[in-house]
This record gives sequence, C-alpha cells and structure tokens, in this order.
Amino acid sequence: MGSRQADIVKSRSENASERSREAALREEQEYVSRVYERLDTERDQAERTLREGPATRGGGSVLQARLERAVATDEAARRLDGLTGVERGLCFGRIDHAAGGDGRPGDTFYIGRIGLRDDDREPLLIDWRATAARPFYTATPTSPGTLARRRHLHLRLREVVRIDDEVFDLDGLSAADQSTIVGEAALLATLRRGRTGRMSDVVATIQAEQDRVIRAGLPGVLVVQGGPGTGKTVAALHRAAYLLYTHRDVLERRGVLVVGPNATFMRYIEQVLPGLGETDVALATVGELFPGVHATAAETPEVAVLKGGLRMAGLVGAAVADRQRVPDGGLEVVSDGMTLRVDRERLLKIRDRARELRAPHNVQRRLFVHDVLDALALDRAEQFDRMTDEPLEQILSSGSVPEWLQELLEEAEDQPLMDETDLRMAKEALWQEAPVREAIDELWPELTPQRLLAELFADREALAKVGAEAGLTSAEQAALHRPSSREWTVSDVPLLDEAAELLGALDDAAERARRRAAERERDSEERYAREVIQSTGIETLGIPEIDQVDARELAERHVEDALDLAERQHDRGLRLTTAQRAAADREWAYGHVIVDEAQELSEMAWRTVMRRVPTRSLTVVGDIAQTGNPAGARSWGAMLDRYVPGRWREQRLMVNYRTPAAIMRVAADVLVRVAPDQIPPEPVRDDGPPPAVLRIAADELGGELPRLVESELAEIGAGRAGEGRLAVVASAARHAAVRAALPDAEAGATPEALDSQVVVLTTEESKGLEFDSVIVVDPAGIVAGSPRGGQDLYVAITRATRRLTIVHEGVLPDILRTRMAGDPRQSPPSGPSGA
Ligand SMILES: Nc1ncnc2c1ncn2[C@@H]1O[C@H](COP(=O)(O)OP(=O)(O)OP(=O)(O)O)[C@@H](O)[C@H]1O
Repeated sequence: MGSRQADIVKSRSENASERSREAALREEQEYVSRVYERLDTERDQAERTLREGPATRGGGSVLQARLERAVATDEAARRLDGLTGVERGLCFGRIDHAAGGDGRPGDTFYIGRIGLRDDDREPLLIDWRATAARPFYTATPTSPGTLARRRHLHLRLREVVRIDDEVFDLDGLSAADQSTIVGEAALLATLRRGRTGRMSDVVATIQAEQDRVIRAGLPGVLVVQGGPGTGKTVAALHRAAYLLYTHRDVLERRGVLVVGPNATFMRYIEQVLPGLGETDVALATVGELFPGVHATAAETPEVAVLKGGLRMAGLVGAAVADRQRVPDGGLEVVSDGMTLRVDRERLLKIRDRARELRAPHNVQRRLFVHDVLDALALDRAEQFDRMTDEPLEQILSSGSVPEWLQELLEEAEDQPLMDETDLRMAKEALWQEAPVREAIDELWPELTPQRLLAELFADREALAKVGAEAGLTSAEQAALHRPSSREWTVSDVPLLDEAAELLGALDDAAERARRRAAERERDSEERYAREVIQSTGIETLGIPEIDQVDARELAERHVEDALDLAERQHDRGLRLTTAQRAAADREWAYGHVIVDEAQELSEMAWRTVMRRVPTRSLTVVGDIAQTGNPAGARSWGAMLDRYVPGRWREQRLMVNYRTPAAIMRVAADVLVRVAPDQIPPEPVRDDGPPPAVLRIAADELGGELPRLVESELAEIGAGRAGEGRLAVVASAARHAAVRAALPDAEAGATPEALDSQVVVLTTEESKGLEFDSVIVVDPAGIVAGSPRGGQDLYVAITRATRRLTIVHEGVLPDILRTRMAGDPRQSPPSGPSGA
C-alpha cells in the first residue's frame, strides 16, 4: 500500500474510532445523568423524612409510632450524610461480563461510590464495596475472570469527559504488556495530578494488591506492611469504608476508630471517607485517645523512649499504690475536742482488705473510708465508754446502789457499745467533719489520672521511691521530673490511660447514678455482645483471650434509648454520631480499630489502643523502615505478639504509586543503609526529572532558598486550579534558618499548612504527607538527628511526587553520594555555588 493510501485508511479509521468514541460518550452520559437524577431524588426523600418525619401507617400504640419514627429518622439522617459526600465522581466505572455459553449477552454493571436502585428496585449503580463490583478491581489481562471489558468513566462535575477502556483480549497483547496494573491509563492520569493538600479517595483505581487488603475479613489483626507511597493509608481508609458496608450491623453501633500520627495528617485524610459515603468513623491521634486531653507536644528522644516503655505500666501501678498510705504512727484526728486514733496494725488490715477488692483505687477507697470511719467511730464510743465507766464503777463498788439498778447497769455493760443505727449515724457525723475527711484523704485520696501523674512528676521524692520500685535508674527518675503546670505530651497520654484503668471513675453521685443505669442495661448488652462475637466470627477462631473477656466488657455500653435518639435526631443539629459518643468515652469498645503509621506507636501506646478494642479486630498499617519515634516499633512481632501471639497476619504492598523511579533510586540507596532487609517498593511512575543536589552554605540560605522555592513553584505550575504544593523539609538544626529565609511560608503541623502552597516542616511533621516538589535541607543534619541513622532522610525523600532537590552545606553525606554524583541538575536555576 502506498503511503498516501495508508494515510487515507488511517485517517478513515481514526474518524471511525472518533465517531464510536463520541457515541460511547453520549451513551455513558445518558446513563450517568440517570444515576445523578436518582441521587437527587433520594436526597430529596431523605431531607423530607427528616423535616416532616416518616409517613405514618396509622394503627399501633403511641409508643410504637414514636419508635417507628425514631428508626426512620435515624435511617434518613444516615442516608443523607452518605448521599452528601458522594457527588464528585459518583459513577466511575463499568464492567461488561463476557457472553455466556448459551449466547446470551453477559451482565453489565456500573460501579460507583454508593449503591442506587431505580424505581423498580433494579440496580442502577453498584456500590464499589459490593461483591458484584469486585471484578472491576481484580481483573488483569492475565486473569480477567469473566470480564470482557472494564471501562473507566472520567467526570467533570456531572459530565462524562473521557472514557478509558481495557478490553481483555489476551491474544492481542504481548506478554510484556500483560501488566498487573489495573486500569493503567486511569491510574497514571490520577497519579500525575497536582497535589491539593488533601488526600482524595482512589476508589476508581484501586489495585489488586490493595483490594486484597481492603476486603480482608474483619476478625483478627491484619498488618499491612509497605514502603512509602504504596497506598497503605489510602487502602486503610477504603478498608474502613468496606468494613462498615459489609459488617454494618456490628460496626454501626460500636464504631470504627482510625488512629493517625498527628493532627495535620488527620486533616490531610479527612475527606477520603466522606467521599466514600462514610461519615461515622472516629479519627484520633495517640495524643487524643484520652478524652479531655489534646496533647501535641513531644518529649525529648530520651524521655520519649522512657515513657514509651513498658516499665511505665509498673511505674503508674507503683504510683497508685504509693497513694494508699499507712503512717508509722497510725491515724490520729481531732474531732469535737476528742483525739481519735486508729493504730498502724488496724490501718494495715483496713488497707489490705480494700486492696483485696478486685476494683480500681477510687472504688477500693469507698471500702477504705467505710472501714476507717468504723474504726474512728468505735474509738470515739470506747473513749466515751471509758469516760462514763470509771464513775460508774465507783458507784457500783460503793454498795449504795439498790440491787435492781445494779442488775440493770451490769446488763447495760454487756451490751455492744453501738447498734447498727448508732454506728451509721456516728460515721455520717464523722464524715461531715473536715479534719476527718482531710485525714482520710491523706491516706487514700480520691484521684484523677491527671492529678496522680502531675503530682508524681513534680515530686522528686515520690519519683525516686516509685521509680526504684518500677526498676528505673536514678537518672531515669530525674528525667521524669517536671513542674505540675507543664502541658501533657503525646507520650503522657498512654500513661494517663494506664492511670485511669487503675484509678477508676470518681465517686460522685452522678457517676453512681450513671453506673446504676448502665447496670440496668447490662442484660440486653450481654445479649448483644454475644451477637457481636458470633457475627465477627471470633468464636470460630478460638482465640483464647476472647473467652476470658467478660461478655459485658465486649458489650457496647452506650446503647441509646431509641426514643431519645429520635427526638434528638429530629433536630439534626444535636445528633450525636456513634463516632462522637465513642470519642467522648474512654471505656468505649470499638468494633474495629485501624492504626496508621503504626510503626510510630510505643509499647505504652499499644496498650492504650488495645484497650479500645477488646475483640482484637485491628488493621495495623505502617512501614518498619520509616520508624522515626525512638520508642516506636523495630518489628511488628515485638509490638503485637504480646496481645495476639503469633496470630497476626501480614500483607505486603510492593508498588509505589507516589514517587517517580529516579527519586526512588536515591531513596533505595538510603534504605539499603538504614534497613537492609527491606525491599524498596517498585515505582509505577517513570516521569519527572532526576533529583537535584545543591550546595548552599547555611548563611546563604536567606538569599538562595527563596529563589529556589520560586523556581520550583513555577516548575510544578503551582496555583493552577488550586493544585501544586511544595514542602521544605529541614533538619532540626536548620529549621529556624529555613523559616527565617521563608517568612511567608506556613510552618509546622498545622491545618493551615495544608492549604498553603509552601510549607516548612520537620521530617516528623512530614510523615504520611506528600508534595509535588520537596526540598530537603541539610541531609547530614537529618541523618545525625535520626535515632536509628537515616530513617528520617528516607521519609523526607519519599514525600515527593514529582521533583526533589537536596540542599546541603559541606560534603554530601555518604548515604547519598553514589547516586547524586555527576547529576545533571546540580546547579540551581539562579546559579549559586554548585556541588
Ligand atoms: N490505587 C491507587 N490509585 C490512585 N492513586 C493511588 C492508589 N494507591 C495509592 N495512590 C496514591 O499514592 C499516594 C500514596 O498513597 P499513601 O499516602 O496511601 O501511601 P502510604 O503507603 O501511606 O505512604 P507513606 O508510608 O509514605 O505515608 C497517594 O497520593 C495516593 O492517593
């Protein structure tokens, strides 16, 4: 065929494919418009139900009508919440199953963020979490299952703007093309988008290895280990949504908790779940796990290691025991001019009897107070008795008393000093006296966790005594000392939680009333707990500690009265979600807990997390190679075997969706040095320039850094459509100089930082985040500051999605030298001193 003829054929076939593309777009637009119409209708219906209440069916009692209303409004509120966040990209995929052997066409399904049905209850949109949607995520050219085609739909608002098709026609593909990447075109288009400072969901392009994580079963502990950018966070969040969809009966009432490393990170991920139609997941940092405390301050590495270690459980235990005192001289208190005494031996017995009560300190205290008051009342009675006894003896022995009176008096002498009523009244009277209360408080005070720890840390003497009992050296005891006014740190929170366990609730009347009410609910809760155990499948796993867990413990302790709920929900402003109720309650037992950046949790933090989930249904997400917390994990087994010995399972994610290959090669060099046993994840992206290295002296940062930032912002096209983010990640030593050089940039882990184009961060603050361009300042300082030599540099380098620049002062650290030497981009755009 001549070339002109070939051109004509090519252009005809291009025209034909253009026409069929337009026809396909039109067809999909029609369908997608129907789907949005349905969404609008459902939203209207839910809003009407909330506004006007459900249509009444008539008949039944008033109570029944109220209950029905309660259930319907609750459902409507939830539905509306779910329908509100899913507008963007509501329908993103379509799967066509191959024709069956009988020649009938295969089924076609549209996949979206939520499920929708038409008026005839026929499925219009399949929820991405439903089983029917699964082939969309798992089909690859090598194993397409029954799929003939997968189609990705790209929407701008409600308009279909592009279609990507994958036809699973293996014969037409070379072996090399039979990639395992699912929906490559759609995936790469997503990955190349500029960053906005907020994570978005990846529901349209979930990969097969991530799908296995997302859809893993609910029971037990699943560890997801993966290098940077492998989508651990995003997969964990999709997993939360999947579990809520699949196990709604259990999880809606007990809730799902996501624990993350810091407040900025939580803000970074917060829109993912609403985008998936889920609004009822509690998000918290470790510093927020103790209700009423929002700790963000960090300790020095030495104190963080100390406070993160398990000896702290012993320290807190010893601190509580130290507040149950028996003075050498016993108890002496002046009441009504009379000195009342309880001797040491008696007090020891009273203390031991209280301690034997298997209850927390504040509950044991009630028995202690009761017994001490007994002893004081008795002492007072005995003293009175002695006072009256002597004159009486004299009268009796004088022989001047008539016989009948003598008998009466002798009889009275044999009677007990006080009957029950006398004793109770005497004790109540004593308890009203301030000196008596103060004296008892000295021996066994009522304590909050905050008071216990603040007083302990401020008291060198107590620290020395209690510290020695917990096996702390004198240097460690001294390191814990601090003024009681100091704010709580993140490392303190697990200690507060530990203390709360040992202290129990305060003994106020309201608390007792609450507990009595809770007691009344116990029966139904126990029944519920059993259902929970059955439905999570834990029973069938035969996990021993579950058998030991009291069913009551497992029960959701806060079953809301349906009528209350209805009335509150009618006024939606007051509606409390499961997540909100759970977050306010330290003893809430969640149905599932997801821990992200889990390598950062200390041993003590794990104790706190495990208390929140007695069923041990957890997803633990992290990367051992990125551990920056000196008290964090060196291996998963070291942290988890204590709670689920040998029974946690691990899934690895091996593909890096964030960092382009050229940057990843530098990161891999660093990884070899810091964690030689870890394999770096394979990058999907092969775009973008190689990383640049610049030598800028510390005193030149003020002049050079702003120019570098400007030119990088131009490179990433920052500002267009709100996209384009740059981070300067500096060593602790250069942080202040960098901030001074970039006075207009946001700094630190604040929510505002995410909204700004340029942010200055420490490596710790950059954890979990990503930016189009990253400038790493002072790699040598970062390596020197990493507790295990280099992890922090690995984290900093792998934050970049497009461009990486390394700014150093003297000689480039060894760890970077191989790869960076002779790099073409060694000179900065404005040309300061080259490397
Ligand atoms: N299947 C996917 N489709 C599209 N984007 C994805 C996919 N998986 C991951 N990504 C993107 O890759 C980036 C990295 O994901 P994520 O932050 O979850 O990784 P990570 O493993 O938690 O990383 P790190 O350990 O470094 O914090 C994010 O921008 C995320 O949206």
